[in-house]
Amino acid sequence: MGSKRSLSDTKELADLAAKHARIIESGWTGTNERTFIAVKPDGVQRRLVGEIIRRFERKGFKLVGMKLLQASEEELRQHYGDLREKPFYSGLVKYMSSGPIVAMVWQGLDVVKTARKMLGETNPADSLPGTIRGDYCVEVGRNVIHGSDSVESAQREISLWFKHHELFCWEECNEHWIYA
Ligand SMILES: Nc1ncnc2c1ncn2[C@@H]1O[C@@H]2COP(=O)(O)O[C@H]2[C@H]1O
Repeated sequence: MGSKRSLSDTKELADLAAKHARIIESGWTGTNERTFIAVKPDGVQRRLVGEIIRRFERKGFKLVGMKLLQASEEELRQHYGDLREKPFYSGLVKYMSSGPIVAMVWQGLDVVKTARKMLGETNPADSLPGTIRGDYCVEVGRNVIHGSDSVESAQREISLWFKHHELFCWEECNEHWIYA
């Protein structure tokens, strides 16, 4: 009874599958570009999760994945592999594994570059007011949020922190008010 599908349901499912296949083939470019954002342990402790999500939602980006997790040192060594020679590396791994983080994937046109602007500079002292780091933190070693620095890093980081089935393709009802 409940399992019966009408012809239009079947067509809708086929259209959706074709759309997702096109998006995946396109390599997440254009309005489907994706970036990895993490609210760091200090951001979670300081109750900044809601404010950060609010900023990305209000901007017009789409949340396609999110989870609260406590990262292991091993996962963080993979994530920050290119910084392993830096003097702050072991402190960074300890800080990042010291409490829960909120890992997210946001989608939208030029989201990698725009998210970096919304975050501000790595060092909060160089971040303008109005940016997340400019408004909510003071020291580089406690800079509350991470965002991928390039499309390639975003792809690597998303696949490190998220499994396929944890990411969603969903249709926004107000998309035509965000994109012309
Ligand atoms: N000079 C520094 N001292 C301590 N931590 C740093 C320094 N420079 C960069 N970091 C950290 O290294 C991180 C690398 O990318 P993030 O955007 O996560 O934010 C950065 C900071 O948390």
